[in-house]
Formats: sequence, structure tokens, C-alpha cells
Amino acid sequence: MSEPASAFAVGQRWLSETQPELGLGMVENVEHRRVTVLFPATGERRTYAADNTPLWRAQLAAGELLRDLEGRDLTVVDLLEHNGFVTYLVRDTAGNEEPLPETRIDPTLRLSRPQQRLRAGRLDTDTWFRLRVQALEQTARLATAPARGLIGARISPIPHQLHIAAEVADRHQPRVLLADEVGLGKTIEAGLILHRLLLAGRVRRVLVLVPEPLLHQWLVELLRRFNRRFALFDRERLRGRGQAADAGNPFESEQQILCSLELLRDDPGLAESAMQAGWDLLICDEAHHLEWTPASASPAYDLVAGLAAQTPAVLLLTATPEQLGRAGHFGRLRLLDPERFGDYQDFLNEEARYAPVAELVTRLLDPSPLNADEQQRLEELVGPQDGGGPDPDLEAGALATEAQSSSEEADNAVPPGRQALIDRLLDLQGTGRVLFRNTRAAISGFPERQLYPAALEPSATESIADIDPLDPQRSALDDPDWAESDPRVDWLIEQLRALSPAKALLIAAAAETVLDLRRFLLERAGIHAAVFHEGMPIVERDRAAAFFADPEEGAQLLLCSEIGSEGRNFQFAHHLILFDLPEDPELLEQRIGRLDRIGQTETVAIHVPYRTGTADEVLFRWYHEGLDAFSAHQPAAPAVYWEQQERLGELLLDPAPEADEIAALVAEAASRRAELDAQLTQGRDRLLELSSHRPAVGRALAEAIDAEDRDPAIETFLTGLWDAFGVEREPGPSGSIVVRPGAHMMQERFPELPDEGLTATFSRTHALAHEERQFLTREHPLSRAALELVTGSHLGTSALVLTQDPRFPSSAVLLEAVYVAECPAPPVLNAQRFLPPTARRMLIDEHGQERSTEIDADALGGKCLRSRRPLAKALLEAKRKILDAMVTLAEQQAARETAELRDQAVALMRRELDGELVRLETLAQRNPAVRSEEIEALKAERDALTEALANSRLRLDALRVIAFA
Ligand SMILES: Nc1ncnc2c1ncn2[C@@H]1O[C@H](COP(=O)(O)OP(=O)(O)OP(=O)(O)O)[C@@H](O)[C@H]1O
Repeated sequence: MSEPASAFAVGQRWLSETQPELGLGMVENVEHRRVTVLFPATGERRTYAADNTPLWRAQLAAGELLRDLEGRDLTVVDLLEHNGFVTYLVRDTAGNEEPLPETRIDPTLRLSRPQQRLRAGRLDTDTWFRLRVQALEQTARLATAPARGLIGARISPIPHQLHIAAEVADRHQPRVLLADEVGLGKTIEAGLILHRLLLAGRVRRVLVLVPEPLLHQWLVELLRRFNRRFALFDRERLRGRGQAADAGNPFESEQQILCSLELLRDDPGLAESAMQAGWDLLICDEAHHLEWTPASASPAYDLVAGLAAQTPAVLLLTATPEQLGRAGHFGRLRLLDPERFGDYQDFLNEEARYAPVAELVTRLLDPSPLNADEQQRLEELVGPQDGGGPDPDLEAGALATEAQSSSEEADNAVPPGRQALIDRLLDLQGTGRVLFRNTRAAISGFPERQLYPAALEPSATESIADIDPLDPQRSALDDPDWAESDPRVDWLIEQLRALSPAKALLIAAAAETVLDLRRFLLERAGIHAAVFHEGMPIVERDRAAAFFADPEEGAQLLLCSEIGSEGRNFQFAHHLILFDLPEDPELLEQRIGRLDRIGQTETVAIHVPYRTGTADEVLFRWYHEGLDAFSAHQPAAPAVYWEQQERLGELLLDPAPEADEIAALVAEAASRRAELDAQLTQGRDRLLELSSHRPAVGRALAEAIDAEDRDPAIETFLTGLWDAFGVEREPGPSGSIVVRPGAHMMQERFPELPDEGLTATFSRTHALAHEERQFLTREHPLSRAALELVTGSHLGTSALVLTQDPRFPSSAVLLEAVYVAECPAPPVLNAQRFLPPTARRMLIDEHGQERSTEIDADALGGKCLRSRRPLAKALLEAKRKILDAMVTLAEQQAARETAELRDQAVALMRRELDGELVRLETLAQRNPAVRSEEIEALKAERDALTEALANSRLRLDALRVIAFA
């Protein structure tokens, strides 16, 4: 950036390249090769060495708008330059023309436009121009890709999760219960929803509430999988808070906070602060801890209810919607929508009506035509009395035809018309809109489970009457040396030796059992086990989990009390030892779910030792022969438990239970499970399963992510940008790339690049296998910052190349004008859905013809004249008039296209939003899960978008002159 001192004259207007926010400066003084510039807009005065200023000359062309010091809006008609000083001929709004010296231009004028830079000879290299075009194209794709917000997560694209994430994130202020069965990826789904919402700018302030033992796992998952650095609010961080009275509300100091649920529950002052801080999104994990019955609510429930009531978007996560019975489940739905779920009895009655709907949906999934009776029932449910919806498939006539048609077109796929009917039925009925529950049964690819029972003779010294599997501490408390006589301990030692070096997770109900076992194992067999129980500080628990996870140096065995059975990821191990059994089948499923989860690569071996003739055996048989709970997840098991709880409890406490009684209970459990299974398959759960997983949608998103992964565009852009910027890069281990700040970078720092550099990969497979590497997609913070670095600056906005081409005579010029579609609207409207920030490249020749369709602009290279300043200046000077005219032509073309663009965007928006509005209004008449605010919000959104889109335009972003020699 150098200008000779003679280029400056007092009164001239210049702009700072590095600090455009200073506004339009005016030269005050030029002496001794120093130039002093006053920036009247900010009152600042700067002195520069004249041959090294960051300044560029601000000059306007005919047709451009400016404002004078009196605030009048004027149009430049012509300009006159004398001794380096410009006087403009301007026209006011009444059509009067007058001269205006450049000193009288309003200093707040923003002149970063490419034509001014070009005219002032502020050129960038051709490389930067090309990087800019790439950056614009990538930015547009970031906003419009169907899988946007889902691409950058370090996850395998699993269709059911992607469907839920897109469906939920695209709703206006989503409020849902994510209730997939254990280990199917609720955390991942919540993370994906969060990621998509954050990237679209639709939420900023986020509070994640999780049980204390899961804080670190969440923190790590958010960072590692979603590149989100949440502030951790635990007891330690907030300890000193009381003393610092003026410290303010701690929840206002951060935008994204991960907080322990117990911490807020136990500290009303803190809970109040959290409440006052205001959030866009609340995520609450393990929501079954929020106990509710029609008679009372737990403090944790009340806390979350308060937060949920004033937070627009809420995600509740639980693997156990039935835990604590139907009431608890209803209580959680109530947190999401207290109006819709106002009365528990109504809710129960409504549930009874699902079976016929589920039956019809199942029939529609079957390719054979419906019979007359089925058709009539279908019409009763979605039929003509709806007054016709937005979807013509659902009109009465089409309904009959569609339902009659058999699916000859595809083997497994449901024909689109039938799918529309199914979607409609799912929409109309039940809790499908607020509740997502994927089951293992509906999703393939889960590992098998294999049971290894071990029937052990109780030792002679062990009193059978004392053995109570539900109260294992009793034996421990009565007899501190219980393990000496417990046959399970010897069995365990043998088992571990046989399994070695395979890792095993042992879960027992009580921390005492775990601690005693550790001692015995060490003393008797020299086995060092890691332990994990509620008495340990969280940090130590995390350390124990990490010690167990370490593939080389880690422990073979982790001894866990029941708390280890919730939320933790231990799927790298394949052996689970259930030292005792919990009474509640939900807890058993939680335990097995630590290993039987996504990412488990082998059959899960479940080892269950039990002492014959004791309550151990009763419980084992009830689970095994009655519920078949070890071989697979049994959705009906909790209901059977609720029915048999009392009898089971009595039998377990009975020191000498009758064999007949045990057999009868077990047999009844088996038949009840079968009956309930059949009901669930037909009724509510079938509907839920279908609405929770729409395979075609999920698959399409997975394929879109796949296509993104294969597209090298972001890699090309980033590597090109690093090279141009001066960032160093070299190949790293196994296909990775090592990137670090270079010694001579264009600026001191490259955004989001740490001083020590980073190891990264562009491959999802590598990223999943090497979590220590950054996974660079277009959505990675570094990529987004890099795109912004280019698009948010003037870099590459004006370039000049000299080339030869037989199609053009010597001294001809072409002007490449790059426009970007822009809609000034608040991010929450997500206007880019309808008007993406697409780059439009025009190629104007000297005759005013737009030739981008016949000439490939990318192929037009040449010698970049940035460093050939005198030549560039002379060339631009000689072509100034024609170039100005070409810009004007490009602007006119852009104006014409702007009108088209607006019309298209508005039409698209109306089609989508009006359609959705009709659908919601029709639905609302039948399904109270559709909230009235949702409809009102949609109308308001449509109106705001209509207004915003009317102001959209194509903005000139960059210019490149191609001069022919
Ligand atoms: N798409 C995915 N890609 C890679 N790993 C995944 C994916 N989905 C889930 N996982 C892994 O599978 C395990 C289970 O996922 P997650 O913790 O989200 O399940 P969950 O339903 O919340 O489990 P829980 O019921 O135990 O709380 C985790 O280790 C998670 O990292």
C-alpha cells in the first residue's frame, strides 16, 4: 500500500482500508512525506508516512448516490478533477444540478464498493479474486444445502437421527421430547438440532441442564462432535459467587452454558438467576428425573417448568418415557405444552383411540389395496370433511384412488400418494408432533446380545435368608467380609481370567458392593479394577472412565454402581457383568445400554451370576424366562413390572418361596409381555415409531451429507486461502494435514487457528477414527471464519489481469462483475431459505453484451497486474469511461434480475408457508398438539418475510477487469 506524497492534496477524501469504520477521511496536511487525515465522522486524526498508508482514494462515478453535509441525497452527474481535487456535478431529488466540492461529502459515506477500489487503482491479485468467488459460492451452499447444520458434526450420518434433527430444527420454536430407546443417539440428535439452529443464527443463548455425573461427558461431546465450547457451570465455578456481590448474574456472562441440574435445584438464588438470564433454547437431559404426579411435582420439575415456560425452544431427553408410569410421561409432555397436556385423564382417554389409526397406517404400508370398510374408516379420519387440505392427494376422490392403488412402482418404497396419507394420519393423531421415540426394532444394525448365566451354589456359610438381591448392602453391612463366602466373587475372578484381556464392565446396585469387590479382587487375585460410584468426585469418575477406556494401559475391569448405568458411553467394551439385578426393567435396560449402543461392534455378552435357590434366582428367572429381557430390549417390560411389582417383591422377600408360585409369576410375565407387545405394535407405539422415523427423509439427508463429503470444494478453498494468507501446511499422519501459523502471514493471526497449529482431516471416516483431529467441513468454525475473512473484507473485490485470447482484439476489455443476492432480514427469519446468498457472475464486453453463458470466466486467466502499478494505472485510466459504462450496464442487468429474484423468492416463500399454514390450521381442528401460537407465529413470519424479501437485491461484490493484449 504505497502512494507517493504527490498523490495527496489538502481537501481530498480518502478511506482507510484497514479501518473503514473511521468513515470518509479528509486530507488536512501534507508535508515532509507525511500526510495527516481527519476522519470527521469519528473525530479522529491520523498521520501516515505518505508512501506507506492504508488509504485509498474515495471517488464516485456518474450515477452514484451520495449525501452532502446538509443531509441532502444527491446523484453524481459528472465530475471535474483539478490539481488532484474533485468537484462533482450533482443532481438533487428535485432535478436541480449544482457543483459540489468533495470536501462537502457526508463523512459517514460508506465507500467500500468494488468500482471505487478499482477506479482508485486498489487492486487485489487474481488469486484473491478467485478465492473470493469460491468463498461466495461456499457461503451460499452453507446456507442452502439440505443437510445444512448437519454436515459439520463428527458423526456417522444415521438416517433416523438426521430425520429428527432436520424435522425438529426446522420448526418454529421447537419443543419436543427426544425419547429414543437407550443408546440410539438422543444426545447426538439434540446436538444436531442445536448445531443446525446455531448455524442458522436462530438461537444464540442456550442452556443445557444435565445430571451432575454427565456434565463432563456432555462438555466433551459438544466440543468433540459439534465444535461447541460450552461454559461449564458446576459447583466449583460458582463457589466464589456469593462473595462477589457485584459480579452480576453469572448466567449473563456466557451465551452457551452447560449446567448441573442438581446445582440449580439446590440453590434457589442461582435458579432465579438462570431464570432471569433468558434463553433461546433449553436442553434438559435425563428428563425422567423430573418427577411429576397429578398430586405433586418434584423441585427439579418445578425448576425446569419455570425455565421451559419462558424459553421458546425446549428439548427434553429421556430414554424412559414410561418410567414412573404414564403420569411421569404425561408430566414431561406437560413441560413442553401445558395447554395441550392439561388434563391427565383426557390424555389417557385419547391414547386409547390410537389403535384403529395405527391399524390403518399399517394397512397403507402394505401394498395391497384397501377394502371398502378400510377406505371408509380412512375417509372418516382424514377425509373430505376436512374441506380439502393443501395436498391434492388428500382430496376425497384422490383419496380413494390413492388408497386403492397398489404399490407396483417400487419394491419396498411406499408410493408418494400413500406416503402423504400416512403422513397425514400420523400428523393428525397423538403425540407424534412432540414426541420422538426410535426403537431398536425399527432401526437395523444393532449388535446381538448373548446371555451367559452362571448358576452358583450358595456357600454353606451364606445364609440364604439373608440374600436379597434388591438390598445388597444388607449383607455387606452385616458382614463386612461377605465376599469371602459369596460364590459370585470366585466366579468373577475366574471369569475375568478367562476373558482377559477383553474389557468388562461390572454393574452392581450399591457403591459399597463395588468398593468391597475392588478390595477383594486386589487382595485375592491381584486384579486392579477401576471404580465408579456416586461417592467419588465427578472429576475422579471421569478419570476412572478414561482409565477403563484406555485401550493399551487401561484397566480390564470397571466396577460401577448404579449411577454408572446412566448416560455413559462404554461401547468399546463387549462384556457386561451384572453382579446383581435391579428390580426395575428400565434400570436393567439402562445397564445393558451402556454397551449395547451405537458404535458397538460386537455381540454384547451379558454375564449374570445368580445363587440357586435364592431370591437371586427368582429375579433372574423373572427377567429371563418371563420378560426375555436379556436377549433384546423389551418395550412391554415396564408395564409388566408395574402390574407384578407387588407380587414380585413379596416373592423376593420370602425366604422359602413356593416353586409353583415362582413358576406362575414367570409364566404370567411371559404371557402379559406377549399380549402387551401385540398391543404396542398395533397402537400408540407403532404410530410413534412411524412418525419418529421417516426413512426416506433420513436417507435423503444421509445421501446429501455423503455428497458433501465427496465434494472437494472446501478443501480447495481452504488450502488456496492458507497459501495466499501465508499459513503453513504439510501432510500429517495417515492422510491428515498439519496447519500452523506461518512466519510471514498477511495478518498476525488466521482466525480460529491456534498458535500451536492443528492437525486436521477432510475425511469423515478419519475424523471418526481420530477424534484428536479437527474435522474440516464447510461448517467447521475455522472454515466459517475463513469464509467470513474473505467475504467480510475487501479482499479480492477488484482485480485486473492482462491476457491474450484469439476471440478478443488487442486492447479490448471484459468486465467480470460478481453479484451476491442479499436480503437484509433478522437471522431468526432465516430468509436465506428462500433467497440464498447466491453469487451471480456476469461477463460484460465493451458492447454491453452479457457473455457469461458462452465464455467460462474461470478459464480466463492471465498476468495479474497488481504489482505492475504504473501499467495498471495507465490501463485503467485509458479505459475508465468504458469501464464505468460497463459497470452501469451490469448494474442495470442486476436490477432487472433483482426484480425476478424477489418475485421468485416471494412465490417460493408463499407456496411453502401458505401450504404449511393450511396444513397446520386443518390439523389444529383435529390434533390439539398443534399450538395456536405456532399458527400465529407462522403468519407473522410470513408477513415479515414478505416485507424483507421485497428489500432484497443483487449487490455488486467484486469486479475483475480482463484486458487483452
Ligand atoms: N451418528 C452417530 N455417529 C457416531 N456415533 C454415534 C452416533 N450416534 C450415536 N453415537 C454414539 O452412540 C452412543 C449413544 O449415543 P447417545 O449418547 O447420543 O445416545 P443416548 O440415546 O443419549 O443414550 P442414553 O440413553 O444412554 O442417554 C454414544 O457413544 C454416541 O457418541
